[in-house]
This record gives sequence, structure tokens and C-alpha cells, in this order.
Amino acid sequence: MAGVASIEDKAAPVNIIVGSHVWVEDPVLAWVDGEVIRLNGQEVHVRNTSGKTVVSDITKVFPKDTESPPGGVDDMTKLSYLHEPGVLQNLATRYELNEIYTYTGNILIAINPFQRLPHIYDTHMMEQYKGAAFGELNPHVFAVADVAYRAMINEGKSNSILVSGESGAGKTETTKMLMRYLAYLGGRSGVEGRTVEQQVLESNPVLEAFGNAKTIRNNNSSRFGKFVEIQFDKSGRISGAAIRTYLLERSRVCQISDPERNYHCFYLLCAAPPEVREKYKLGDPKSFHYLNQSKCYELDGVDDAHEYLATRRAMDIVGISEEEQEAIFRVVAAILHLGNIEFAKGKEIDSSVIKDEKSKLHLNMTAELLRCDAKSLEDAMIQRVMVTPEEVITRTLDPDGALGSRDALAKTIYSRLFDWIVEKINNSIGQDPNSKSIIGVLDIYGFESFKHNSFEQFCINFTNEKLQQHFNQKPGGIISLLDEACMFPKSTHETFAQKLYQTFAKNKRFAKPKLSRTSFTIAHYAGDVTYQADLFLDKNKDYVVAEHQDLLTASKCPFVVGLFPPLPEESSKSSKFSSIGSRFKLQLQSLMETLSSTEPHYIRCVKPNNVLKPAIFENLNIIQQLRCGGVLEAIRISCAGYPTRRTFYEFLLRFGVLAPEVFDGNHDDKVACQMILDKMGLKGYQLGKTKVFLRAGQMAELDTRRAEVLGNAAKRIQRQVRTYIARKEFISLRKAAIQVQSSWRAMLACKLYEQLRREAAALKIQKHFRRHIVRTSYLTVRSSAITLQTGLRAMTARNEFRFRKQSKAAIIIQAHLRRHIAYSYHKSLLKAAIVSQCGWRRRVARRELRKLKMAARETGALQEAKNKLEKRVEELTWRLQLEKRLRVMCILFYIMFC
Ligand SMILES: Nc1ncnc2c1ncn2[C@@H]1O[C@H](COP(=O)(O)OP(=O)(O)OP(=O)(O)O)[C@@H](O)[C@H]1O
Repeated sequence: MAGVASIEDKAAPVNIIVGSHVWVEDPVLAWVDGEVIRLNGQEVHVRNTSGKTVVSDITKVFPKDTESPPGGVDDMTKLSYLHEPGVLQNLATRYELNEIYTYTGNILIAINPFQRLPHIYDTHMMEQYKGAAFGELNPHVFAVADVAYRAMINEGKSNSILVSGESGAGKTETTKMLMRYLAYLGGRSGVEGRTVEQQVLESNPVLEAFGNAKTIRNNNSSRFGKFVEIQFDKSGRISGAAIRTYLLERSRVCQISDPERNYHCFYLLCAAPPEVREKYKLGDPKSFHYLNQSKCYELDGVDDAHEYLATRRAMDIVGISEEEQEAIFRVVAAILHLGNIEFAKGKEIDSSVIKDEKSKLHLNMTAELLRCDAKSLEDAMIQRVMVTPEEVITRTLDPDGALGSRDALAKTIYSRLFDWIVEKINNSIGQDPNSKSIIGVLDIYGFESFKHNSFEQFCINFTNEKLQQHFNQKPGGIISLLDEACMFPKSTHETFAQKLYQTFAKNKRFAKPKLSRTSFTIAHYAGDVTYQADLFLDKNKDYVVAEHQDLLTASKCPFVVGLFPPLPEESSKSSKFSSIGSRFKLQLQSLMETLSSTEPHYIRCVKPNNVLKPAIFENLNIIQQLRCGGVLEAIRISCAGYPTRRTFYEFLLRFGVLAPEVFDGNHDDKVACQMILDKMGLKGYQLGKTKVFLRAGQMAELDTRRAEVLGNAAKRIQRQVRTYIARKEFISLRKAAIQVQSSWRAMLACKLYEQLRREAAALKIQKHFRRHIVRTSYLTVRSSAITLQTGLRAMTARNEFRFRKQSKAAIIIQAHLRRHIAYSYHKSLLKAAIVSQCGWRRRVARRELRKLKMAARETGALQEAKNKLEKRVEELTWRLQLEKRLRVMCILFYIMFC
């Protein structure tokens, strides 16, 4: 446990008494908790939870917070006791609950969950974190990205997020989440075609195919460092992006050890559709030397054939054309064939030739794929041309030298190919020269310390060293010495090591291990690391051998020529010196410059040794990782003294809103700061000559209050604006509603009028129709009645007529009868009268006759009288006849006219 230091000062913890609950060091579990049962001077007897009694030095015992929340705290600075066991306990408790993120002040610790947790990264989560105050929600990678984005928008300043951790700790995954979230915040919705953010996100699978490989520590290990600079415009929209990559592991192209793999792209291409494999004469990965040095060809849960197609799709999206993709994979295939070329000793001393027919076949295949001459390719591998002032000397290489040359060629081609892809992606995404600010996401290897540490570890640790103190002094010098050694042909790793020992003999951070002639130790911020300088020189050399350069420049494939642009005339015949170390130093310098102009945010990824969750606590490595990531240091700083300092001006600028009245009274800055702090009721702070010194957490408290005040002000402004907008909207809505209503009403009125008109018309029609029907039926009835009446009347008339006729006839009959009777009576009367008269007159006449007879007798007078009388009787008889006829006529007329 020598390496495990406490965060708090090494001074003996106070307040440890019998009965105290404490943490005590354990060689296996790192820390175990127990109860103090005895104190004996510096010795503490602790009965741990498993019942065993442990005796420990009091300096190695730490108090345990028995009242700590069962779910842990989301920010380590909230822990009551800030020490390693407390920190680890907190992380373990949270990890058990799948809370993989925890803050340590402004550092986010992310523990690799080794399982997919889609619910914590979905769109709903993104919505939640969007604009949420830092610390309001659970610690999350989105919260860090959100803070960076808000800071960029509000303060117009560039921000950076530095993601570090050891291999497999989850840096790349974390970076992807950050980029997804930033794309979500700054992306354009509903934009057609390829958007910048889409291209940035899709650059990941492309870079992973060519820059990631399976290692013992991570199945998808990024073998390069990456800095993604996302550019934003004035309105906070993503307007461009640039990807910078660092230190691609070139040695992997030619050398892998079991159970690791080479770069994914080689296996993807070997699993491509048959026609593609046929085109490149590819087969089983087992048949290629660069792949079969390890027995591992496949990855669990990964289908290389599917990944090949996915990579091609991603290449489409990032703007790599079909022809370029063809050329890229042709070069990848060429490297595989190149690796299968073997050499045998040549006839001359120190010379070599192509070993056999198989190798020749691969040589031809390589030449064909690179579109270069097979003989030139062979010569470039087995010969070296040296240009001296006097002559040009051609030297041959022995088989080992030729193999080295072959591998150097393969590494050079691959690293150029990788650089080309990165550049292509950058060109295709496009940079925004007018970008207002950037958010940079740095995914860089964490501090590494293995049994054997070489040039790679040196560069990685050099980077971390720089990043750790990236605004402080920078160590250096070793790379310059290395470059010097590389330029000097007679240098060996031993001479280089000697040079180091001499130069840094007095440097406190440099040491020469005893018994070693080529190793050196550097005291890094995260601990001592001993480097073996054996391969430093070889690994540092970056120049392309002139023969290789000439060969590839002469290629008939424009793509291959593009990877090796021709060198200027004066350097083409000699090897131009360039070193990985110096190039890296320059890149790092530029990165540091970029970073120093940004507001940094830190994410430390931590990898539990064992995938089983409880094992996290049994893992000393975690402590090492936390220390390497500067987390323990950050905690130590934050709990000691006054971790936060601000000048009065800065303080007033930031927290003046908490007490605006202090600006009214023309107070001195210091007094104004004091007034603000007093108003906030803070205790324990200090006011210096120019600065306010705050205790841990006080800044956060002030920030919280400030956020409240600003939040309230923002709410008020929002309220007013919303009221204004709502009112405007209401008025226009009302106007629109009235218009709609009036139109609607007009329409309804028209409808109603039409309806009424139709009703009236219908009534009229009905009326007329009814009248017509009624009239028709009335007429029918009437005509029937009339007909009936007529009939009846006719009948009655006929009856009447008949009756009258009958009456008339009766009357006529009666008349006739009566006339007859009367006539008969009259006749009888007349007869009687005549009889009587005749009788009378006969008597009278007889008397007269007797008298006349007497007088005739007397004379002739009497005769005359007698004639007269006879005439008279004739006249009377005629008159009676006429009378009778008149009477009959009268009756007939009467009957006729009645
Ligand atoms: N947040 C996460 N959720 C789920 N799985 C994760 C998460 N982070 C990491 N992992 C798992 O851990 C593996 C390693 O993570 P990643 O590749 O990001 O590590 P790294 O730190 O970038 O490693 P290297 O430095 O080797 O590239 C991933 O392939 C994934 O399976």
C-alpha cells in the first residue's frame, strides 16, 4: 500500500477514540471499515466488519462517516470526510446503484459501466439536461457539455472538455456522448443533406475503423489521441468542425501480440463481400503475416462483414467519394500483401532477394494495388542509395534490413493513409473561419505506467503532464535530445541515455535507476515512471526513406501519389529528417495554445478492474487512476484552505447581482465585497488586499444564490416578454377571432336567410299545392255535389215535372172530368133549363099559341110571331154550341200553360 496516500494531510487524524468507526488499510481490499476497540499510543486496534481485529498505525486510520447518505453523494466535495476510503466508498456505493457519474467539484468522474445504459443517454435525458443548472440534476456527461455550451453562449468564450483515463476507461464512449449532446444543442433540425453535426458524429466510425484495434485492455481501443474542435456561429449553431489526431500507434501495423488485433480496417476488408475480396486478392486474415502474429481474428459480438458495410456508409456521410473509398481499401489490401513478402539471403554479402514464388506473387500484388513498378518496389525494400558529395553509392540490405524496410514502408503508408482520412474528413466537414467560439473535446490517453515503458508511454505521459499543469511551467528537453540523437547517425540508445543522465543529473524530477544503462526515471505528477530507452531512437524516426518516397511518388494511382507528395528537389535524394517526438511536440504546443484560450472542463474516466460491480472497491488500481487523473489532488486542494479566489473586481462582477445596493453608495470594492458576503451570511472567508478567499463550497453556494437571483430576473424578463408576446398574440387572435366570427356569422346569416327563403318558398309551394289539392278535391266534391244535386234536382224536377205533369194531367183529367161533369151538369141544366124553358115556353107558347091560335084563328099576325120565335130558338141553340166550345178551349189552354 506504499503508493496509496491519503488526500488529507498526513497528520494523525484527530478525534479517533475507542468506539469510533474508522477505515483501516487492507492489503487486499484497499480499505476495510471497523470499530476502534483499543488505543495504544500510535497503535489503533480495530475490529473490522468481518470480526477480525486489525492493528494499525493511527496515521493510517481514517474516520468513517456513519451518517453518510445510503446512496452516496453526487459531489465528492460534499463528503463530510474527504479521504481516499471515503471517496472510494462513495464511488462504489453510487456505482452499485448504476450511478456511474460523480462530481468532484468541477471534475466529472465517469466509471465505465461495462454495460449499455441507454436510458441515461436517450433524447429524453438530453432534454432534461438542456439548460438545467449545473448540480441541479444527477452528475452526467451531458451536464458538463451543457455547462460548456452555456458558458460559450453567455460569455462568448471558447470552452474545452478534457476527457482522460486509462485505456478502456470509457474516454471514447464519453467523447461520443459529448459530441452527440453538443450536436443536439447546436444542431439544426430538419436540415436537408449532410449536416456538420452529422458528419462530425459519423467521423467516429470511420476513424475507429482505421485508428482503433483490439488490445488486451479494450476491444475497441483508440490507438491515437483526438481533439475535436466544434465551431459555433453567433447563434450557437454548429458551423464547422476540425478533428486533430495525435500519435497514431504505427508499430501495430506490422507487429501485434496475442490476443490483440491489428487495426479493425484490415479485418473488415477481409470480411468484405466476395467480389471485393476477389478484386484485392484477399482471403482469410490467417493468411496474412500482419494479422496472423496473433491468434485473435474476431471480436465478440462484432460482425466484421457488417462493420465493413457500416464503415463504407459512414465514409459516404463524411464525404469520402466512392473512388476514394476504393483507393483507401486498395491501399489497405496492399499493406496486407506487402507484409507477406519475405526475403532470403542474396548471393552477395549483406544482400537479400525475394524469398520464394509466394513472396513474388505478393510483391506483384502489392505493386499492382499501389499501381507502381514491381521491380522498383523490390529495390526500394532491399537497397539503399547514399548520396555523398563525391558519388552516389547503392548499398544492399540483408534480409533483416529488408524486412525492416518493408515494415517501415507499411507503417509509413498506413500512417499517411490515416492522416489523409483525417484531413479529408476535415475538408469535407469544413471549417468556419467566422466561427464565434469553439468547444473542443479532447480524448487523450491517460497517464500510463507499466512494467515496461517505452517511447509511447513517454509521449502519453508527457501529454498528461502538460495537460495536468497546462497553464503552468512545462517540462521538456528530453525530446530535443532525442531528436539530436536521431540526427546523429552514430547514436545508439546507450549514447542517448548517457546524454540524458548528463543533462538532467541535477533535475529533481529525473533519476537514473541503479544497475541500468539505458533506463531513466521521471517523477511525474502521478508517480514515478521508469522508461526503457532501447527503442526510443527507432520509434522517434518519422522520415520516409527516399527510396520509398520515390517509389510511391512514381505510382500511377493519383491517390497513392497524393499520400506522398514529391519532396523538394534538394531533399529528394537524401532522407529528410523529421521526428515523431518533435512533430508531436509541435502538435501538443498548438493544442496547449488552443486549450489555454478556452475554459477547461474535466472528465476523468475510470475503469474498474473487474467487471463485477462490488469489485470496484477491491481495486487498488482505482486509487491510482484517480490520482493519475488528478482527482485526488483536486479533492485535496478543494478541502484545504481557501480553494477559491477571486479579485474584488471579478467577485463584484460576478456576485454584484446578489446585493445591487452596494453599487449605490460609491463603496470601495473591498467594502462592497464584504457587504455582499455579509448579506449572504457566509462565514470563514477571508478578504485579502486584492482578492476574496473562499472556503470550499462557498463559491458554489454563492453561485447557487446568484443563479437564483439571475433565474428570478430571467423569469421576470421572461414573464414580461411572455406577457407582451401573449398579449400581442391575444390581440391578433381576438382580431382574427372577431373576423372569423363575423365571417362566420355572415355566413350563418346568409345560410339562415337562404333557409328562411327556402322555407317561405316551401310554404308558398305547399300552400299552393295544398290549395291546388284542396281545390282539386273541392272541385271534385263540388262537381260531384253538383252532379249529385243536378241529378237529385233533375230527379226532383223530373219528379216534380212528373208530379206536375201528373197533376196537370190530373187537372186536365179533373178539368175534363169537371168540365164534363159541369158540362154534363150544364148540359143537364141547360137541357133542364131548355126543357124547363121549352116546357115553359111551350106552355107559354101553347098559351100563346092557343092565344095566337085563338088570335090566328084570329088572323095572320100570329103566323109571323110564330116564325120569329122559331128563329130565336135556332139562334139560342147556336149560341149554346159556341159557349160549349169556348169552354173546352179555355180548359185546354189552362192545362197547357199550367
Ligand atoms: N458510458 C458507457 N456505457 C456503456 N459502456 C461503456 C461506457 N463507456 C465505456 N464503455 C465500454 O467500455 C469499452 C471501452 O471504452 P472506450 O473505448 O471508450 O475506452 P477508452 O478509454 O477510449 O479506451 P482507449 O484509450 O483504449 O481507446 C467500450 O467499448 C464500451 O464497451
